[in-house]
Amino acid sequence: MRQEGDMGNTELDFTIERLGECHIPSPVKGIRFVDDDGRVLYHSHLQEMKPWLDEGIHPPAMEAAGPREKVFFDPSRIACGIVTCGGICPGLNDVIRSIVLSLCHHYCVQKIYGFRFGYEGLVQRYGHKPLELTADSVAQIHEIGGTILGSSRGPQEPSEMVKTLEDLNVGILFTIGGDGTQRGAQKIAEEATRRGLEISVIGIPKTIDNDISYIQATFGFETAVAEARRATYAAHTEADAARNSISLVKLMGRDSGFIAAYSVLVNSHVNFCLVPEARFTLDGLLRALKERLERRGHAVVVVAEGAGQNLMEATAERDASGNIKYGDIGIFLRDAIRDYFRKASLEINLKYIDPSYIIRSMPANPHDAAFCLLLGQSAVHAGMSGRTNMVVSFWNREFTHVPITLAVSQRKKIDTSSMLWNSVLAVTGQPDMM
Ligand SMILES: Nc1ncnc2c1ncn2[C@@H]1O[C@H](COP(=O)(O)OP(=O)(O)OP(=O)(O)O)[C@@H](O)[C@H]1O
Ligand SMILES: O=P(O)(O)OC[C@H]1O[C@](O)(CO)[C@@H](O)[C@@H]1O
Ligand SMILES: [Mg+2]
Repeated sequence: MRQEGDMGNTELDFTIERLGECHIPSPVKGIRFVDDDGRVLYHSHLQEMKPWLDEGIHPPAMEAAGPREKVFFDPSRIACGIVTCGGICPGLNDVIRSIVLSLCHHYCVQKIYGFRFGYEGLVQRYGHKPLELTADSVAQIHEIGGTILGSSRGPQEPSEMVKTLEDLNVGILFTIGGDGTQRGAQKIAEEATRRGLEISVIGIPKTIDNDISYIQATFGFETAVAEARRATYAAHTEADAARNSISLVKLMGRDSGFIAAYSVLVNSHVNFCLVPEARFTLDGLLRALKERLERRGHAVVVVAEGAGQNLMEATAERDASGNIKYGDIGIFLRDAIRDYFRKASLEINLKYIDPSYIIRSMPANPHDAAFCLLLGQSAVHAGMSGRTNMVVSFWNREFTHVPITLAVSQRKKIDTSSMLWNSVLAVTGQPDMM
């Protein structure tokens, strides 16, 4: 059985780059250290591992995260830096807080810089002075949404960023962000290596869309689904209260419809789930909606922002980071549904709900908060042990290390032949709308 996010690769190289040997005894106390040989299996089913087992070789496995007995950096001699880039996401402040607390309490690092407004904060000519983060200054930040550091999109020169790190004696840079951020992190790591600098770059994958490969779930995703549930609940309540009513909810998900799909599984209120991974025609959707109204009198539609892009005229617009700006499928469908029923002389009650930024700006829920704390600590242990050019991941119920190259190699998407998508179809009862 294939897992969600399993790209079916057979040659997975999870080797993690290291700055050098670790000779310094770790100051972390009262903990069981993780062995450098510790591995977490990539596959979870025996059948998937068979080709390797038959050959008598180890099946693909990720390096286990956690504190090492010997570390690479002398914590008293380095500063550390944290940067957040891209769109905001529940839990960013929790991760910042966890990194700072772990650096302070586990390792007694004295200087921690919080770079302002994404990668701009690493380029001196912008004049964004870094914040000096302490255990006290981050004590309560997990209670608020967004990022206390600020974020941005847009390219910056790796050489300028590395110069700032060098000037500030930063030994470890923590990059909290999505695929773009981690591609940027990779360039920073490569530039540091090119200059012969001992700078470790550790990414903490942030994507509310849950679309990064080799990480089972990203932080903030669970909060997003919990918040999306409020919207689908409202949509259903509204739809149920009037005759011939349709509620349409637009959720985030630029290229991957995980938030939309999971919001369907949370309750059985949704009758149509439209995601980028499953194509549909406008005609097919409208006819199915009409049929549903005739049969049940109301319908709830959830659409991920990247769905149905082929139905609209493509815009050539891109954001500062070069991401294509998609057409607004929510507004497009709202108008198309209204027109269709008007032309058919059928009176409908249409409610449109777009909670996207409300969801994204929420603080993390308790599960995400704990997840962020553990991710942050794993990132710190990885950095102190001199690993670099990697992201921390959660895989097969364990925290792991993944090379950035793999994490950004392809976007994780819903596999429409998977049990997840099959369950969505079963819950909604939606017909094939092609
Ligand atoms: N290929 C790349 N090389 C170097 N830097 C990049 C690259 N792609 C993106 N970046 C930089 O990383 C930062 C964040 O990128 P982007 O705006 O795409 O967000 P992201 O990290 O993908 O998060 P999200 O898309 O989930 O909001 C930006 O400053 C952007 O310029
Ligand atoms: O409006 P912004 O800030 O560009 O961000 C929107 C994008 O960010 C994301 O939430 C990813 O972070 C996408 O789902 C969405 O397309
Ligand atoms: Mg991105």
